[in-house]
Amino acid sequence: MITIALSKGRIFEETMPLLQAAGVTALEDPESSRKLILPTNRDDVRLIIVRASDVPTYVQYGAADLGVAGKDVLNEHGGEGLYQPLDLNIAKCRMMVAVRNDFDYESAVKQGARLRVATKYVKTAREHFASKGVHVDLIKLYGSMELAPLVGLSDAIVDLVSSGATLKANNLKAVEEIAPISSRLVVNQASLKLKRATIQPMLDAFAGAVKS
Ligand SMILES: Nc1ncnc2c1ncn2[C@@H]1O[C@H](COP(=O)(O)OP(=O)(O)OP(=O)(O)O)[C@@H](O)[C@H]1O
Ligand SMILES: O=P(O)(O)OC[C@H]1O[C@H](OP(=O)(O)OP(=O)(O)O)[C@H](O)[C@@H]1O
Repeated sequence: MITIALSKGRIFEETMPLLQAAGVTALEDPESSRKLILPTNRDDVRLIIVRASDVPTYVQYGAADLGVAGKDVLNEHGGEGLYQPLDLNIAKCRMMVAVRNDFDYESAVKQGARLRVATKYVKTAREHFASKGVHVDLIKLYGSMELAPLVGLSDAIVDLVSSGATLKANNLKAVEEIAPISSRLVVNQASLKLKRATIQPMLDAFAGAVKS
């Protein structure tokens, strides 16, 4: 049995065409089903539905053989025990620093003042500001980061930006790009060795179906 960990929403939707290329079709839709283990058309393949940030953990411990996770999530996890053979080029966005429209980020950084930064991506933010030599106080949040500068919780946020609509709607502006983000296929290292005969053809089919 091959177990594939996916999160609901954009990752599930954008992974489906790639799975189809590997001959795997989900028999139920996670948006309408309450099941967390979804059967597929293949007796030897099942899907498990987990939080996006939990995908690397399931694969690391071998509870799933394969998974799809954003580079944002993989950087926070650290990637331990994971083989990352393929950038799937899906769920594309950018990790950015953003501030209120009326906040002068350049001068704040130049003055060397400590910057209060709210984010779900604490490790990414810490690494980014350390590499720039900017002192920061990091405030861990689990969502709705855009609110933090509006109510005085932080000076800046580190968050994902795609269309920019969420920043615009909240009178924020992006001031720095930290990294381009897309999702990767992750594979448990032991699974790859023990189940290579089944997994390798799936990896090849995924690779052939990835759009540049
Ligand atoms: N606006 C976006 N446009 C494109 N890709 C995005 C966007 N937001 C997030 N992503 C990517 O999609 C992945 C999954 O995002 P999703 O919104 O489904 O989960 P989440 O709510 O961030 O995670 P969790 O449920 O663990 O808190 C993210 O890890 C990121 O790589
Ligand atoms: O630049 P935009 O296109 O506005 O996208 C950016 C938003 O998308 C992500 O949130 P979330 O996963 O909640 O987005 P969703 O509402 O699309 O699910 C991210 O945390 C931003 O809030």
